[in-house]
Parts: sequence; structure tokens; C-alpha cells
Amino acid sequence: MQQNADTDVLQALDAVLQARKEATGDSSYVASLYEKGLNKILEKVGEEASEVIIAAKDCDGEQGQEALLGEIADLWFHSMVLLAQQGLSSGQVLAILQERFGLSGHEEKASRS
Ligand SMILES: N=c1c2ncn([C@@H]3O[C@H](COP(=O)(O)OP(=O)(O)OP(=O)(O)O)[C@@H](O)[C@H]3O)c2ncn1[C@@H]1O[C@H](COP(=O)(O)O)[C@@H](O)[C@H]1O
Repeated sequence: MQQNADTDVLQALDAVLQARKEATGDSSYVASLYEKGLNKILEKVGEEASEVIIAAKDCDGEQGQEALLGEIADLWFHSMVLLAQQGLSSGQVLAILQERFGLSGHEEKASRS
């Protein structure tokens, strides 16, 4: 199984995604997505989400778990490309999760009315 990694990698990747705004598509996959635009990035997010579903349905044993982790990494990565393209960062998503941490989904829903 893969080793655990901490959230530093998200911050480092945010910086790379930002820097790729100055790169060209022939040298960088991320820059190629920026060049193709929002619709292509959304297509990749949708495609990767579908691959997560398929991998989860087939998730049997260590190999299946490795495959699922790989697909979720692809989904997170493409979601981060979307955030960067929109001028946002994973840090902002983490802040929302931090705010929600410990608050039951049922309680949060009840507090809305
Ligand atoms: N984490 C990733 C990462 N995860 C997945 N991918 C790429 O995402 C692509 C999507 O996989 P697919 O199988 O869907 O690709 P595909 O069939 O070639 O895609 P399409 O032609 O259908 O769009 C693959 O090319 C993967 O290599 C990534 N590409 C880059 N990164 C990170 O982004 C950084 C910058 O990348 P570059 O901009 O390419 O230098 C890298 O240093 C990495 O840290």
C-alpha cells in the first residue's frame, strides 16, 4: 500500500499549478489544460469522477484499493487544476473542511432553517 503523505504536497502542488500559468502546453500537461480552457478541465473532472466510481465498484483486495487510490488522486489533481484555473486554491477548500470539522452534517442541516 502507498505511504501516507501530509497536506504540504497540496500546498506545493498549488504553487506548481499557479506557476504553470506562465508555461506552454507542449512542455506542461497542466498548461495544456489551461490552454484548452474550462470545458476541457470540467470534462477531465467528470471523466476522473466516473473512473473513481468504476474503481470503487471493482475495489477488491489490495490491487483494487491501489487502483481506487490512483483514481481518487487523479480526481483530486484535476479538481485542483480547476481551482487554480478559477483563481482558487486547495488551501481554501481545506479551510472550509476545517470550519466544518466536528460539526455533524445533521446539525449543520438543522441550523440552516
Ligand atoms: N499530479 C499530477 C498528475 N496526476 C495525473 N496527471 C496526468 O493527468 C493525465 C490524465 O490522465 P488520463 O489517463 O485521463 O490522460 P489522457 O488520456 O492522456 O488525457 P486526455 O488526452 O484524454 O485529456 C495524465 O497525463 C497524467 O499524467 C498529472 N499531471 C501532473 N501532476 C502534477 O502536476 C505537476 C505539473 O505537471 P506538468 O504541468 O505536466 O508539468 C507535476 O509535477 C505533478 O506534480
